[in-house]
Amino acid sequence: MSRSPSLPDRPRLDLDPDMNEAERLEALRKHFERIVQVNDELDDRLDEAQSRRADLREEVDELKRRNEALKTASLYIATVEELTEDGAVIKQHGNNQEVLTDLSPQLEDELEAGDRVAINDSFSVQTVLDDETDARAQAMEVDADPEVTYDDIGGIDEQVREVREAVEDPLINADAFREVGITPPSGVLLHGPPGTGKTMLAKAVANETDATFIKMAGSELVRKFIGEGARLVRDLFDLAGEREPAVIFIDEIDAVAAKRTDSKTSGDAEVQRTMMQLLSEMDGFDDRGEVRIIAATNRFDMLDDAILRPGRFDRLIEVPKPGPEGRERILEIHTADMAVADDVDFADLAADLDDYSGADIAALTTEAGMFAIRDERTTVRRADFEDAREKIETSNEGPVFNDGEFGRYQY
Ligand SMILES: Nc1ncnc2c1ncn2[C@@H]1O[C@H](COP(=O)(O)OP(=O)(O)OP(=O)(O)O)[C@@H](O)[C@H]1O
Repeated sequence: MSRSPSLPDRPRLDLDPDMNEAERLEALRKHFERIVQVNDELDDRLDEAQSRRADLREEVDELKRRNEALKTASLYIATVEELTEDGAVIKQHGNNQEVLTDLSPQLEDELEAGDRVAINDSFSVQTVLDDETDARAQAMEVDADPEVTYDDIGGIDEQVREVREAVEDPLINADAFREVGITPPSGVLLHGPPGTGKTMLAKAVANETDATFIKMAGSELVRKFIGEGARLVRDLFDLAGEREPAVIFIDEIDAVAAKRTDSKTSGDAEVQRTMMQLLSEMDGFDDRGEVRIIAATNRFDMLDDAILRPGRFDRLIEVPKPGPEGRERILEIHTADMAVADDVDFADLAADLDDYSGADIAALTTEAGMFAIRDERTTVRRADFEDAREKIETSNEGPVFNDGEFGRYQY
């Protein structure tokens, strides 16, 4: 960047005591002219600096945008095969494509053959990944002791009963099932709109059976771990085996088990491989001991039939939005620790919450509490719930999820 020329000097006024009036006046006039001139010059410089500053600010914004785009763009995973004079030979996971890529001097020092790296669309190495166990930890949420209980779940008693029968009984009474000679359902698929308590149900079963809860999100598998999906599915089942009794919860299973499409893009092939791995793990499941699998989806209509065959997810449980009584129960659950004024009638309130899911009701109670706090009260009144309702219903998120970003659900 070129340095700006130095600023003009401050004009000096030289008045000689021997000067007569006219000369003094002339000197003052000249001095005044010079000051105006310097002032104009400074004005110009200021304009110049301001315009330069605006340019720089634009440049910074642009760089920030590019940085964000880089950070959020999907990266592919590859292994460094060999380091040569001309760069690194890397092999992309998933399609085993080998490429030679240039390295920055810093990466050159850092990389070793065998390292796992994240590469972008142009095969340029972006980061060196930690070793595999970390990828495993990132992809899965493992909770040895989840806290949710059946009592925390409202409005879906029938679904709780079905899940207990299909998942809890076989875990607790594994011997009885063996003796009678029946095979419990392999996998349970919970389907229904978002925020109805599917994840809670899976956590509650794990809690109630003292099982480790291991969650993997289907969408993350295909979005964040491109090239790793199949291996992570294998890891998921291995980990569950090590930690049994365990409940595996695969959220958003539609992301890896959607109906086959005709397109042959590598992304689809990768998703297919992940699903095949899942199917094969489920097929070999009989020997796995005390591990049960629960999957969840909001997009039941999109699922590939292969996943629903006997021996796979063969117990389907629909988890709908709660009816008025269910909503009343969920309101009670979520206000259990709140000081609620006598003018709040939950049955009345619930009757007005048509189409609210459990998650919407949880949000409503929090919002009502916030209104009380804003008003410097510790007791939540009916008016707070009404204000909360109005706020939620006028915000974009609204309680109506059925027209979400993927179009209409079938529920
Ligand atoms: N039936 C319910 N009873 C009580 N609280 C509920 C219920 N359903 C949802 N909630 C509240 O909403 C939150 C989110 O619910 P959860 O994650 O179980 O929904 P989900 O059906 O798994 O949603 P998604 O399909 O979006 O993953 C819960 O932590 C809880 O606070």
